[in-house]
Amino acid sequence: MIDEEISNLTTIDAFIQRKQPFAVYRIPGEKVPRLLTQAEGAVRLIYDLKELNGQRGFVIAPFQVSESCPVVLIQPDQWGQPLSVDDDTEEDRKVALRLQGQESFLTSSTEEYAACFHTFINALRDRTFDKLVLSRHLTVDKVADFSPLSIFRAACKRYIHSYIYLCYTPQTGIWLGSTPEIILSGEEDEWHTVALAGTQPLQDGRLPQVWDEKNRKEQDYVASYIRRQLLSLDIHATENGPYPAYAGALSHLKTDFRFALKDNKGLGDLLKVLHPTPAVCGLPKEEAYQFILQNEGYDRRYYSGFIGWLDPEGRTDIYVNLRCMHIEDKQLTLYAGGGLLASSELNDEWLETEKKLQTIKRLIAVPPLKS
Ligand SMILES: C=C(O[C@@H]1C=C(C(=O)O)C=C[C@H]1O)C(=O)O
Repeated sequence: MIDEEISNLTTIDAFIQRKQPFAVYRIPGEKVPRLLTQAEGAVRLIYDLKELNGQRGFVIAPFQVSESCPVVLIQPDQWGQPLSVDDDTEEDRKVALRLQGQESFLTSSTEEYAACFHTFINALRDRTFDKLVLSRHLTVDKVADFSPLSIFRAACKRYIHSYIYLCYTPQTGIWLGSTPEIILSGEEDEWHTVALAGTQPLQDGRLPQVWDEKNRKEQDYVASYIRRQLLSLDIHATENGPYPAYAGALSHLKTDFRFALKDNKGLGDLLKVLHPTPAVCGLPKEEAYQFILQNEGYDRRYYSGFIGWLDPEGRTDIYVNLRCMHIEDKQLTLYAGGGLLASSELNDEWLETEKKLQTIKRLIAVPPLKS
């Protein structure tokens, strides 16, 4: 078993060294991750989400499509052996030991965040917007023998309710994430999307049952938006929620939307009307989108885009790319954001992004052993 898993580790590293696109992902509720790779030809680059209509592959879409951040579609020609995530391998233990005590987070600028917060909150208080999502990024030193697959395996074990992925293409670089938010999943005539927003920590490991007005309003904006966008495509969904749902050590309010589609060849059109939802952008949508691009002060790249397997003739499982990191040669970049309303407070919102960043931080920085 150990030999097999170490050879999987070697395979993943070899894909990256050979610049061979791959994705490994674990759907919530499933035990075994799936591995896919494209050995032949280049990945497909897409500049308009509509071009996803009729396509099949592993899609990695940015928050904003541009020349430097296209939508990338891996069209696999090989499917890997299932990767077990049950047991700690010798390799995992070695990696954990090497990471002990590594807590050198480089940038975590409260000042930059505070300046953006004030710009955003002014635009909310003068009612230009009902909701705006403000996010930030954090750069962390990478240890020389950091193993993305070990982090992936640790995420699978820890976050059973989330979608876990690790992927690489030459255009996107390496990304890894653990996200609770479906943007589109389903097959045949059963499709599903969610309105997920509002955040609280779990209480003694349990879902909080009391949610304040700000959290409920924040989530309701997302639910109303999704309802509207689906109706614009003449999609009449049945709804369930809002109810508290698990997301690692956090909980969010969630409403499920389930629906049938007249034609599954139009999944690109559907993704185009949904993305970006007010869970990651704001309202009114177009104005909020432009405001974020102009005022957030950094490029989100693939954070708060979407990611996953798209197949109009089989099963589709696509998630919003949250609680994620971009893995580069020397550094890791982590991302997190939160929805602001006119009533938001700077300190609460900062702490919320800290808690969301912990989802990935706790996988990469093992606390030092007590001596
Ligand atoms: C924007 C993020 O998360 C989103 C924002 C939430 C909120 O504002 O409460 C909750 C869940 C997600 O829809 C993130 O994790 O970075």
